[in-house]
Order: sequence, then C-alpha cells, then structure tokens
Amino acid sequence: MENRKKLVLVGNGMAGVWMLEHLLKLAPQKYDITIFGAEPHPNYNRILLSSVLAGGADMNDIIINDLDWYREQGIELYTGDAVTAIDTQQKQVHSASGKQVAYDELILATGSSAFILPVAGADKDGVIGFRDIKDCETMMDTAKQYKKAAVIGGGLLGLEAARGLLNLGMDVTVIHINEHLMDRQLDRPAGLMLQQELEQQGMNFLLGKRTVELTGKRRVTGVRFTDGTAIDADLVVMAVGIRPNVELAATSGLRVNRGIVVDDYMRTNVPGISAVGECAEHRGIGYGLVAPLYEQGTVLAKRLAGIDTPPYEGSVTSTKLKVSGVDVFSAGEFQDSADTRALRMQDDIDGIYKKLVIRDGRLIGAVLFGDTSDGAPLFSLIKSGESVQGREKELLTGQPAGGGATASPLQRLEAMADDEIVCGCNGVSKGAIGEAVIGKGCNTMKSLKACTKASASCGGCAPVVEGLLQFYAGDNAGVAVKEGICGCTSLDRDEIVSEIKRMGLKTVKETMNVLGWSEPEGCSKCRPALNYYLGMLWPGEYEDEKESRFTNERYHANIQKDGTYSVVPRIYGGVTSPTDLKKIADVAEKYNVPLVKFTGGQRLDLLGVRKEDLPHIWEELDMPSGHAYGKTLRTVKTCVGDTFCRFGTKDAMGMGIQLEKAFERMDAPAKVKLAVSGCPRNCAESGIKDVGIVALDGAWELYVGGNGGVKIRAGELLCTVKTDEEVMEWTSAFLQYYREQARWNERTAAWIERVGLAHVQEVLADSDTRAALVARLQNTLSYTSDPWQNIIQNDELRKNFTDLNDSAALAGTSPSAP
Ligand SMILES: Cc1cc2nc3c(=O)[nH]c(=O)nc-3n(C[C@H](O)[C@H](O)[C@H](O)COP(=O)(O)OP(=O)(O)OC[C@H]3O[C@@H](n4cnc5c(N)ncnc54)[C@H](O)[C@@H]3O)c2cc1C
Ligand SMILES: NC(=O)c1ccc[n+]([C@@H]2O[C@H](COP(=O)([O-])OP(=O)(O)OC[C@H]3O[C@@H](n4cnc5c(N)ncnc54)[C@H](O)[C@@H]3O)[C@@H](O)[C@H]2O)c1
Ligand code: SF4
Ligand code: FES
Repeated sequence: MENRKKLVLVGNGMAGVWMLEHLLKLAPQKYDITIFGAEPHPNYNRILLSSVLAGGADMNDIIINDLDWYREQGIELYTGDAVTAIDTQQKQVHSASGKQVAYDELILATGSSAFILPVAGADKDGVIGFRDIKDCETMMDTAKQYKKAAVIGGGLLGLEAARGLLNLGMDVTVIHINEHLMDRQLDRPAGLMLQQELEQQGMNFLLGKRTVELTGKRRVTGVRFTDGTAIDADLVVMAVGIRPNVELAATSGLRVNRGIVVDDYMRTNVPGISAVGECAEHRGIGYGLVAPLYEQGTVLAKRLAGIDTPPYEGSVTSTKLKVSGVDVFSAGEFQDSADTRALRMQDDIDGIYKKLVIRDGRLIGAVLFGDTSDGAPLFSLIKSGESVQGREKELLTGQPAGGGATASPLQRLEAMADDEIVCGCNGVSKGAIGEAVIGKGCNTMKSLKACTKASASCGGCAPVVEGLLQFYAGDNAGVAVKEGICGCTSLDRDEIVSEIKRMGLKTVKETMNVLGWSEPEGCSKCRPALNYYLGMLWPGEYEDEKESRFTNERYHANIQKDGTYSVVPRIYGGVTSPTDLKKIADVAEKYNVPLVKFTGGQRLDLLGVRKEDLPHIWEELDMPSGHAYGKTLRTVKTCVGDTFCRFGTKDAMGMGIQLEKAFERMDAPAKVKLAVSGCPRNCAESGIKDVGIVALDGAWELYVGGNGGVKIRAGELLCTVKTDEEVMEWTSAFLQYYREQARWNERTAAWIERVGLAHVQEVLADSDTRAALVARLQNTLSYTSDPWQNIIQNDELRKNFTDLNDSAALAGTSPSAP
C-alpha cells in the first residue's frame, strides 16, 4: 500500500463521487482516497430531492453510495466536515474540525449554492434556497404549520419546488422576473402552455415581478415588489439560479472567475489540483446539470488513472422538467436568431408544441411540450451535428416524408441507432444497454441500473430503458425479463404460473405461503392476479375467491362515483327486441333509475341504481349479465352487415351474436371487446378491438390487439379465413392463448406489443395447437354460469346486497367502460 498516491476529494456530491467510482473501476489500486463532505450524509442523489419533496421518494431511496460502499472501497470519509484551507506548497488540506490531510492529487468538487437574492429581509426565518436535504426537510416541516408559500424564480428548480409544496398542501405562488416561465429553457409559446397547465394544477403565478423586500419581523410574512405590490408568505423559497462554491479555491490562490477555471483535462492552474462539477468553469462555461459534469468526470477519471483520453471540449445540454407531470423538453440553442431557421408545430387542443432550430442544415436546438417522446433522438442529432437537410419536416411531424404510418413504440426502439444516448444524465447509449442485457445478463431494471447507471439519476429515461430491457431480453432467448409482480414477491408472472402448475398449488393462500410471499396477506396487486392465474389453470376445480376481487367484480356491477351501481344486461351483438326493451323500461321506471344510456358497445346501461335494488332488478329483467364490470368479454359490437346494408358482404350481426354467446362469462387477464363489421368500411370499429373481424367477399379478416381506450392502437391482421367455423376456431384459440400467457391486467394490445404478433401467429399456425387451445377454452367455459342467476337464487348471496358494511372486498375498482 505504501507506494499508493494520496487522493483527496473535497465535496462528497454527485460529480466528485461519480468521477471516483469511474476511477476505481479503471485503477482500483492506484490511490489512497480521502473524502471531505460538508454535508452530514453519504453521497446522495440531489436531483431526486424534487421527488422527495413531492412525496414520490423517501430520503432513504436517494442515497447513491451508503457508508458500507465507502468502507468496501477503503475510502476514508469525513462527513459534516468542510475543508477550509489548502496549503498548495505543503500539499495539504485543513478541515473545519482541525484535520490535516496530505495529497498528491486534490480534486475540488464543491458544487454550488443556491443564489439568495440580496434584498432586504433575505436573512429572516422562513427564507431558504432549495439545494440540499436540509432545505427539503425545512420545507416539509414548514408545510405542517404554515399555509402560504412563495417561490421566487420560475425556472426548473422553482417549478419543481412549487409542485412539491402544492403536494404538501400549501398555497403556492411562483414569482418570476420574466414574462414567461423557464425562460432559460423555453421559448414564449412553450412557456405560456406550461403556465396554463400548472395553473390548472393549482399553482399561482406573478410574472414580470422584481422582488425588493421580504417583510416580517423575525420570520418572513410577505414579499414586496418594485411596482409597490406585495403578497403574504410564510415561506419563501429562492430558486433564482446557483453560484459555484469557489471561496476555498480563491483563498488558496487558484484561478477563479465565476467558477474554478479548468483546462480540457480538468486541471486548475495549480499543479496537482483539479476541479470537476458545478464548481468548475470550462472555456468560460459552468454547467448546472449532471450530464456534462459526468462527461467532465470521465475525462478526469481517465487522466488520474493514467489512461489516454480525448480532451473535454464542452457539452450540449438538454433538460426535462420533473415531478410536475407536464412533459417539457429543451435542448441546445432553443431561441432563433438571424442565422437560424425554425420549424414549429402547435396543437392547442392536445396541448402539444414542437420547435426545431436549424443552422446551416444542422439541428442545433429543440423545444418539446406535451409530447417529449422525440427528445432523445432529437438530442442525439443535435449532439452529432449531422446534416438534417431534406429531413426537417420529417423530424417535425415524426412521420416519414410522403406519409406512412407512425411507428409503434417497438419499431421506434428498433429504429434507434446503437450510439443513440438513451439516458442523458449518465450518457448511456442504446448499444450499452443491449450489451448489458445480452452480454452481462442484466435482466431487471435494478441490475441494469447497477450495470450501466441508466435511469439512476433523474429517472426521466426509465420508460425508454425499460422498453429496451424488454426489447433485448425478448430478442435473446437466453434472457428473461424478471420483475416481481408486486412488492410481496420477486417472482414474475411466468415463474408463478409455472410453480403453481408444477407444485399443484390450489389456493391463493397456499400459493403465497409456498412461494414465500413477504406479505402473508398479499396486496391489491397480487391477490387478484393469483386468483386469476389459479382460475385459469384449474377450471372447474378452483373456487373463485371473491375477497380477491375488486368491488365491481364482487358486486357484479360497476360502482359509480356517487356510490350507486349500474346494470347492463347482455344484448347479444347489440341486437335487441321489443320484449327486452319493455322489460328494461319497466324496471327503469319502477326503480326510479335516474339515467338510461346507450354505451359505446351498443348496450343499454341503467345508471344510478341502489345496491339493495340490484338483485330485484336483475330478477325482474330476467336477462343475462352483460359483464360490464369485469375482466371478461364485455361486448361484441356489430354493424347490420348484409342483412340490411347494401355494402355488406356477410352476416355481421349473426357472426357477432354467435361469438358473444360463445365467449360470454369468459374470465380473462383484462377486459376483452370484440367487433364484427360486414365490410371494410368498418362501421363496428373492428380496427380498435381486442379481436376485430371484418368481412370481405368470400373471406373474413381477423385483427387482434386493437384498443380504442387511453392508448389508441390499431389491431394487427392475425389471419384471413374463409368460413364462419374458422372464425370461431381462430378467435377461440387466440383468446385462450392470451388467457394463458398474458399478465393479469394486461390488455391484448399491451400483450401483443410485448410478445409480438409474429410469435402469436407462429403458435396459432399449428392446427393441433389451435385445437388444444379451443378445447381448453371450451372446458373452462363449461364451468361458468350467469352470476346474477346465482345471486338471485341464493338467499345467502342476496344478503351481501343488504349488508352495507361489507368490507372484505379489495379497495378500488377497475375502469368500467362496457
Ligand atoms: C432540487 C434539485 C433538483 C435537480 N434536478 C436536476 C435534474 O433533474 N437533472 C440534472 O441534470 N440536474 C439537476 N439538478 C442539479 C444537480 O443536482 C447538480 O448539477 C449536481 O448535484 C452537481 O453536482 P456537484 O457534485 O458539482 O455538486 P453537489 O452535488 O452540490 O456536491 C457538492 C458537495 O460539496 C460539498 N462542499 C462544498 N464545499 C465544501 C468544502 N469546502 N468542503 C467539503 N465539502 C464541500 C457540498 O456540501 C456538497 O455536498 C438538481 C438540483 C437540485 C438542487
Ligand atoms: N429538471 C432539471 O433538470 C432541474 C431541476 C432542478 C434544478 N436544476 C438545476 O439546478 C440549478 C438551479 O435551478 P434554477 O431553476 O434555480 O436555475 P435557472 O437559472 O435555470 O432558473 C432561474 C430562474 O429564475 C429567474 N429569476 C432570476 N432572478 C429572478 C428574480 N429576481 N425574481 C424572479 N425570478 C428570477 C430566471 O429568469 C430563471 O428563469 C440549475 O442549474 C438547474 O439546471 C435542474
Ligand atoms: S361495415 Fe360495411 S356492411 Fe357494415 S354497416 Fe358499414 S358499410 Fe355496411
Ligand atoms: S436521463 Fe436522467 S437518469 Fe436517465
């Protein structure tokens, strides 16, 4: 150990420790390391303080390296002890607690401090910046006692602080000096759209205001502006930018401007002393985001390890607003000037704005509002500096020139270049994720994060990283995506299903016991999932556990927002009769049903029914349940087909009724909707159903995986068949395969995206497999019966509808579109 050099790091924050981690990987034995940190904590993720304040994370969740890590690395760590002087002659640092430590290499990573406006009253109690754990705790404590918060500064930090304070129940006013928010990241249209969104969330704004004084005695009570106006405030958070911590360097004789001046290898003007992070100023620029600081850290780590490295030449930055739930992205030069051209697209109805700034045929900046999914590829183009001439409009619309379909998420992942940066904070490319998943077997988000650092900082890239994890794991047969289905178990869906089968587990309780659930009672995520898997695996044998079902399924009715229920009788294929209509009208009148409405699935919905009336209504209706509440077949929508329509080529109504009669009461991982149209005009909207059938001249087309809900998805063509019998066979086989393979609560659209249509087609192409699937579905359906008939004929079950304090059901309902 004696010939190791001594390395001292001043500042136990994000940039310094990130650099050290890198150095330890490159040259684990080269240095004896000592770290001084002014804060009393191990290294934590400062970025996530916004999430902690907003209630989305716990302080424990944001520790990056715990104390064990320092011990394991042999690092001497002094927390809560600031370095106060550097003796550059003796090569020693002195700390506030009186320690003296010698160095061969000294790294200054002292970060920044929140800039506190030098206005009268800025030293009063209740006036803080938002920089560290202490500030965060002060805000959380203040919200318990006080009501009114003022945030000065409508930049990234101010808006994230304001969102957190709103979540803590405070009235929040953001005071901003400019006429639009985030003026350092957004142009005016995007700034105004952001303001509108945040106002709807309950934030108040005072724009164009310059603070002149903070009023109050010891504690702040208000904010006064240069125009003479004022507001009350019990808490004032200053978020008007940052100032690099340079005092230590300046008083020790290092060259300092706004930050500590460094060259392209992060060297200061004093031999043996480097600076990295927010405290450093490189080519006149100080950065306030982690991505460029990590780029600096990479160069410094290599130099300290003695490895050749290209110089650090500065960074192009991109930002995203966190925690507000509003999608905002900004990168590069976002303001246009005399030598730039800008392309803009604004959609006020959907709240989407996109601006691209181009100079000399190259993309140099972008602003996205409302939909930031193009952020990563646009940022890659900005960084690469490649020509986009002729492709500008394509980049703006996201569609290939000359039209064509918008790519699906999977296609988009596939189309990404290997060197495209996926995680901006940590500089992780698509290729690096592929390498980690396939090459190193990192097949969970946790291990992938540990392996690559992707999504370990702001978390903004997590959806894309997760998509790539699925993408690569799916592509590589040897790797399975392993995510526990909930916090009670580390087992994923496939493992649970195969263990239930292998060990013959027959109840929810037994499954949880045998498979080592951490929560003996399970949770609202795993209980209904296990109930479904057991019912799917052991039809006829497994007794449904009604306490594992949500309220809607438990009462066989959709609970409405006023606590009443709805009744939807089954109307096969949407075809009814005067007799049924009369029955429906009679019960609606008799039970004072406040609303009778046609649903999107061509059914009649009686809304506003009292729980105790449900059994009587169903008794008097004497019609089968429409299952408008469950994870089952909901409806088969039909058009009139060739029975009446002059374009019709086949009997769409007849086919719809046949399908609905065949699959009614079929439990499924999620709700299932079907449609049959008599010709490609598609009046029954077959293109957006789980199974959508379209008649052609002499054939039927079967589309699968469509969805018209939150995330619209067009169905994909599974097959084209000739006869009605084949329609029944393929639909049965498809539905049973979905029942057996999908995760609980996964709609066919999500399932198909996950496993790929080609896989489903390959499985179903085999006629023996189809026959076996059809037989298994028929077997399952043979055990089902109408739930309302069961209830009205059973006095015990009827009692549930008069006992108003039935608390055994799982809290929550599932959405109820029939
Ligand atoms: C609430 C919040 C949200 C943010 N969100 C994002 C985001 O989403 N994306 C993004 O890219 N960036 C974000 N940032 C910025 C990001 O956190 C910083 O860029 C990053 O932490 C800077 O790292 P650093 O190591 O240079 O400084 P720091 O993380 O501040 O670390 C410096 C450390 O040095 C210590 N120190 C200072 N002087 C001394 C001394 N003399 N002796 C010993 N120790 C000393 C300080 O106490 C501090 O602990 C956010 C910042 C905040 C406050
Ligand atoms: N999501 C993220 O990436 C994120 C989140 C939080 C913080 N940060 C980083 O933390 C640092 C601090 O953030 P910030 O928002 O304080 O800095 P900022 O410089 O981005 O924004 C400060 C804002 O305050 C306004 N301002 C300046 N003087 C004012 C005054 N007297 N009254 C009212 N408004 C005034 C400015 O116009 C500016 O919009 C930055 O480096 C930022 O990049 C990033
Ligand atoms: S889908 Fe075709 S057959 Fe059906 S109603 Fe429309 S036009 Fe007529
Ligand atoms: S982009 Fe911030 S963690 Fe990946």
